[in-house]
Amino acid sequence: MSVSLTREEVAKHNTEEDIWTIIDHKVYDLSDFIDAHPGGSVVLAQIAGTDSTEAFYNLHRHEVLQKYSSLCLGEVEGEKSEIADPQPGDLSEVPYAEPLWLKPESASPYYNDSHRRLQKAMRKFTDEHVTPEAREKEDDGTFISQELIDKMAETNVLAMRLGPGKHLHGKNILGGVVDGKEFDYFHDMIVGQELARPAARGFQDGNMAGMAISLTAVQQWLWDEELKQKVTDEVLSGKKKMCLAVTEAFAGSDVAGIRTTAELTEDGQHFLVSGTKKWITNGMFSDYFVVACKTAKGFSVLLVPRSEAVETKLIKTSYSTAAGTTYIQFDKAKVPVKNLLGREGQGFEVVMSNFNHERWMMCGGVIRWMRLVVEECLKWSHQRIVFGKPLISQPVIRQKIARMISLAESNQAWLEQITHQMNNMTYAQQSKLLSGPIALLKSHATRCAHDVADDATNIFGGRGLTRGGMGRVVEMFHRGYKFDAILGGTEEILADLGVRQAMKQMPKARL
Ligand code: HEM
Repeated sequence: MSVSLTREEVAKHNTEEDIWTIIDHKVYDLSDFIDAHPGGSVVLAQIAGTDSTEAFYNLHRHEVLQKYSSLCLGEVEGEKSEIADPQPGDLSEVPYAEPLWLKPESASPYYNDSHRRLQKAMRKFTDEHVTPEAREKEDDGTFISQELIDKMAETNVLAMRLGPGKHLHGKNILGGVVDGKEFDYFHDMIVGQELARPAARGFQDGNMAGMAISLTAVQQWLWDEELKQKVTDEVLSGKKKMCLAVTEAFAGSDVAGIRTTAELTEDGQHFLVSGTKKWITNGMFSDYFVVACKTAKGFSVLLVPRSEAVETKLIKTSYSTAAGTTYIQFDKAKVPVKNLLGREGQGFEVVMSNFNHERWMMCGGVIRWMRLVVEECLKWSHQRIVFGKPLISQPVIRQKIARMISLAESNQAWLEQITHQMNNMTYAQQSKLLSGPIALLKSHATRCAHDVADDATNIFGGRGLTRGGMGRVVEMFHRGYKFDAILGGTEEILADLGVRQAMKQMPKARL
């Protein structure tokens, strides 16, 4: 931006037909924009020729200026812009907006340089490629584009979603920022937390969450190596999509109550799967379904390919249909016996051990959201003027923000502690020892999210109830955190699971 203009020159453009204004020491010509302005023409005519910085930031997010940068004529002579202008990949400078380990002055026992490199690359990738599509799809409710899936496949962002493992060995991850063999659960956490930042909760699940929670089960439990490799290659290359189909209209968290059946054919070569599934994330566009069902030997899990015997219908929930939440009917879907995950009758173990990574991932997401909301509240309460003063000058607002910060920080600390345990345990040890702590963390994190959403909405007032604009993130969080509280096991079920796991380990201790 080379043009330099004086405040006197700006002041001359002060009629309805000729509107210039100054925002953050930059000059904008709004003359041709006036009819397109969502806030109407009158308000713009009122500020023609003046500095409207305060009025602007009282009503708009900074990103509005980034989007309409073409309206900017130049800078005010001798003045410099003061408002932070974040670029793709940047860390936020707002206190508590980033986890402590990302602050240059803070030390952490958990993270090394490869974590830092991955965070940087993931932030840039997300800002540039995921966020724009996430916002668009969240609003129009359509599903993720093949173009974005391909980009995530090429860079191995898709593969990272499964967590550490052989599927990452030898892979070029985001241009080589981390060696697949070094990839651990902190890398995994970073990927998940960065992908939550676009603040589009429906799209966040629409962005291959189904794959992230089902291909993990295939990795661990599908015995047929050839089939496992084929499915893994198809899905991680983005050619095929998959989802986890456990819950039913008949049974939610009560997994044992499911009614979908799988009957062996007379020749013993196939199962015929019949029944329904409900609230299945990504089901609409999935080619494979990891299905919990009942066989003659009990609760079992099968990998069911899409066929004419599989019917999928979109369910509208309170977040965007971009998540592809689905009602599924299987009508004698024919599945080879080699598609069994684990042994027949071992389904409970398959589902329960697979839940650990899913729940832990959800904790990472919702905790990152809390932090985003803290950032929104800190920014808003500094820029919003009420009773002639910034909102932050009200002690009651500072009390709310103090609590929100504490909840975000304490949850992140617990998450990191559990993640460290995961790094030092086998899959089997995690299943045995961490299902309780992970369940308790998820239950606790979403209870805290409830408090954060509640306080943030009160801070934002009407804007906290309005989609888009200033309250965009807070409104979405208030509407969206419940998905974390329900999906993958409700708060109550998980709290109970956590205590029951502890009961199993109780010694014969007496007071
Ligand atoms: C570069 C200059 C401006 C641009 C590009 C712009 C753009 C927008 C946009 C996109 C919205 C929709 C809400 C949102 O997405 O945030 C909006 C709303 C609005 N704008 Fe502007 N605007 C500008 C300047 C101003 C100024 C200087 C004023 C008044 C002093 C103003 C008053 C309003 C009002 C009252 C609304 C409705 C806010 C609400 O519903 O809460 N705008 N503007």
